[in-house]
Amino acid sequence: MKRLVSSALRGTGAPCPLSVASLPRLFSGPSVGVCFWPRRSAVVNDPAHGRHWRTAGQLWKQCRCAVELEVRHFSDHQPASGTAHARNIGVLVVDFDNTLTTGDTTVNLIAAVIAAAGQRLGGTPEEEDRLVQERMQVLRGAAEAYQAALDALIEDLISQFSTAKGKPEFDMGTVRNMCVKLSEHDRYWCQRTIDTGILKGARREDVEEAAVRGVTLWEGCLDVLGRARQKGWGVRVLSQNWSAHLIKSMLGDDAAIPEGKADAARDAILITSNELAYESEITTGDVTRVVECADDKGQVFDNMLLEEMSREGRDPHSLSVYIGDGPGDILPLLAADFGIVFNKNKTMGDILRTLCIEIKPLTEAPMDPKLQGDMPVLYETASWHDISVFLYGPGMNMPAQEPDPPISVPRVLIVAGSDSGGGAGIQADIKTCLMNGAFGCVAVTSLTFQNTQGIEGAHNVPTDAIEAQIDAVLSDIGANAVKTGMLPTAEVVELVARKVAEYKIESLVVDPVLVSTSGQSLAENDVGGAIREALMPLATVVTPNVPEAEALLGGRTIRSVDDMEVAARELHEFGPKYVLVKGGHLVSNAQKSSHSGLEVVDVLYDGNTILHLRQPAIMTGNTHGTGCTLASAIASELAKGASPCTAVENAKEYITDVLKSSKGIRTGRGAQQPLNHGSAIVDWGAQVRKPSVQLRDLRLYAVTDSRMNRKRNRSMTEAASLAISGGASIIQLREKAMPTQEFVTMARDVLAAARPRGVKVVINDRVDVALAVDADGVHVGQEDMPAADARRLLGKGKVLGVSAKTVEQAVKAEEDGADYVGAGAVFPTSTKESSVIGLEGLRDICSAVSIPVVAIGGVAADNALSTVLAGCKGVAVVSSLFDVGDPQASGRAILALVNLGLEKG
Ligand SMILES: Cc1ncc(COP(=O)(O)OP(=O)(O)O)c(N)n1
Ligand SMILES: Cc1ncsc1CCOP(=O)(O)O
Repeated sequence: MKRLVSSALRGTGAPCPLSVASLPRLFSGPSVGVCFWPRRSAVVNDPAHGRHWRTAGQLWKQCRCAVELEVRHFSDHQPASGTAHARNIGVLVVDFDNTLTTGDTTVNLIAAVIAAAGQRLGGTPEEEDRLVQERMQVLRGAAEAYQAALDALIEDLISQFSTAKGKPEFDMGTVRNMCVKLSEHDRYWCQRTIDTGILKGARREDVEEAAVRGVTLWEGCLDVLGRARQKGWGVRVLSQNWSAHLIKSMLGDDAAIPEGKADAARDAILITSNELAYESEITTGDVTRVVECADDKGQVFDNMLLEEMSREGRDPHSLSVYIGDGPGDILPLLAADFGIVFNKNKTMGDILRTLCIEIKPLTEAPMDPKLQGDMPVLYETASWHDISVFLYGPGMNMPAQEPDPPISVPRVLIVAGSDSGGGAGIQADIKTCLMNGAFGCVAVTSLTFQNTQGIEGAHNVPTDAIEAQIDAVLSDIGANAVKTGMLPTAEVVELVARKVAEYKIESLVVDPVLVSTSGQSLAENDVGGAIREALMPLATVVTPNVPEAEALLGGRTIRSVDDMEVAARELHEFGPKYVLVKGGHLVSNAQKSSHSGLEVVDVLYDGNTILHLRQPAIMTGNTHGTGCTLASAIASELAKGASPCTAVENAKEYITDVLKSSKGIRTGRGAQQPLNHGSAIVDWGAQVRKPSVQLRDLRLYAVTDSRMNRKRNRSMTEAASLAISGGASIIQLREKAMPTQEFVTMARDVLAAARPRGVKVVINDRVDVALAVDADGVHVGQEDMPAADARRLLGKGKVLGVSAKTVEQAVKAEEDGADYVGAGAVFPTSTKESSVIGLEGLRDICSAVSIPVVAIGGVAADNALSTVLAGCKGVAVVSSLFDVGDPQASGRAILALVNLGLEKG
């Protein structure tokens, strides 16, 4: 990508012709006479009302009146409200990390690159492991050193500037000097990280995937940007992120990375950021630098303003708005007509105060920037809703006046046979689509008469009726992905291929159903050939099991993983993007008698790299429909926008969960017993476990400590919110000495803060408190309420966690109805007196139970990965979250490592 800006002058701190100082308020227009949006209190206390409000009812009426006045005021005088005074925004520029996203993507990005590099550069699984571990160690070291150096620099800058002689006042030179120092720091650390080589060895899609993992966009921000685009404003994202492609993946199709000049397009969100360098589609470890530091941001933003100034047809009264959150945004924040500081943190507050930059609530922003006076003012908010009101006026935000936006649904067209027994075929496909978040449409190819004992017969649907079904669906509803199953004749195969091409279907998953699980043929002899010739060239993923791969390759024998690899390579020659040869049949044929230690290996091949997807075999009789289920789960993921690799991984995770939780389900009398596709929501019996806690819930488990909160001057709700922002998805309130009433009140407060963010809250020891506040569950230790009693009191719908130090305790906990085990202390800890079970003890417990295990005791960023590699599904953390200065950063670092471990495991 071409570098947009030269930062030569900024780097020196020398006065620069395009600096913010020389570009003050480029877009300011004349005053229109209205100063401030009224504060509610100002209107309520207005003596002109001349009334003495005595009752709450009257006060309420007055508040309503104040709000109405405010709304009218907004509507009349908002810069962009469409009234006689309306103005346009020329450019709306937005920072990315922590401004559009709820967290920083850096750790995710690097962790994803490292994990991918492990697979691509590592060789054997051991080498891969070693490479990942080494690089994670480097990352940890670099992250800690970076943060420490930044904290020290900021502390130093603040004390230096605050002790400067004379009365403190705003001075642009001081701002520039500070930015020069911050820029030196950022440049140095950027280079240092690149020099470590940890950014080498990933593909573009690995990087893009980092975007979707763990980090989310703030609610409402895309809506604000979308509306700005509709108005024809220039919308730009200006970011120091290391991958513009990562940003683009998060913002979706409306975003574009400008290849040439930034003023090229006004109908897209243009992203100006850095990019990882690639060679033959693999990252080289270097970064193409565009916006590396605070000075670069200032320079690029100034250029954006100049480009806007020289744009033909622009409204000369249009305004510029910049939204950012950190010290790196100070120059553009000051250069814009309106600088909005989003979600201001303490450091940013300290810096702005030191620089004597006034900061006011966004609700107090005047409609005309000239009314801000001579001294710089920035506006702060922590809500994209407020920004929307600021830009578009409150009328635009009133839900009652907004039509419901259409909700786009990922759609999958399933072309397959019906299984009257409900376990496989179209019936399995539709259930799978639903459970994986997609909407399934169907074209039925055959009505099979089957049950758990086998197939009694089939009535094939005439080809023209299949065609009519496909046309009916694709001409109206459309499909993001098509999944094929039983295609009984070559004629039907060719029809489907024609339709896929005609409707330009983007993702096609071909499950080459030739024989049923019970061994009966489901297709005429020439169907294999037709699939090979007509359908495979169009396929995104083709998913043969071993007998199907043998049949597709003309009757060859596949006996080993090596044979599967050869088969995958040969099948790839027929044209699909990915071949997934499923190895389940090898395990069951070779080792039917053995019940432990077996591994199923599937082979995934994309034409370049062979991947082995390994997992322990699940010994179960309930396997009918697994092939259909896996393929339609892959199609659902592709329909949602996942890459093929991720789609396969997620689909395997789903089928694994389903296989585990379907053990023992019986419908008919035969051997072909079905799956419970909806095991996450439906529990069909004692022997079919429905985990009330999803695995995702346990990855970062925050256990609170009010002593630490007192030390850090945080309320329990504040501490819990910080932990949630750091990625905690479950919080345990652990209070050993708090009076019951206080505990109940505190628990209600935390629940009110956590529930809207999808975070579960469980109570340590106190079943009574949990019941009183309707918490999500309870955690009990070996000396607390016995687990079986706790389960009886709580009922089935609540989470029950039980502590265990030994395999026996863990197994008993599972029998007694625990949803998870908390095993520890795994490492020494000063938070609680506890014997240490070590990673060995943890590993033994993890292999002894089928419920998830979380590691507790001394867990921090430097050992979290090892606990997950020992088999646990998450880490429970006290001091690393609550006894640190920045719980968010600490939480995110730990979570990234847990995610990495879970991916590798
Ligand atoms: C997730 C988790 N695991 C273990 C414990 C320890 O609980 P317990 O044995 O009851 O000890 P105390 O917490 O009561 O000291 C836990 N709290 N959370
Ligand atoms: C509650 C508990 N149970 C076993 S160790 C422990 C304390 C864990 O605290 P930390 O995460 O600070 O080591």
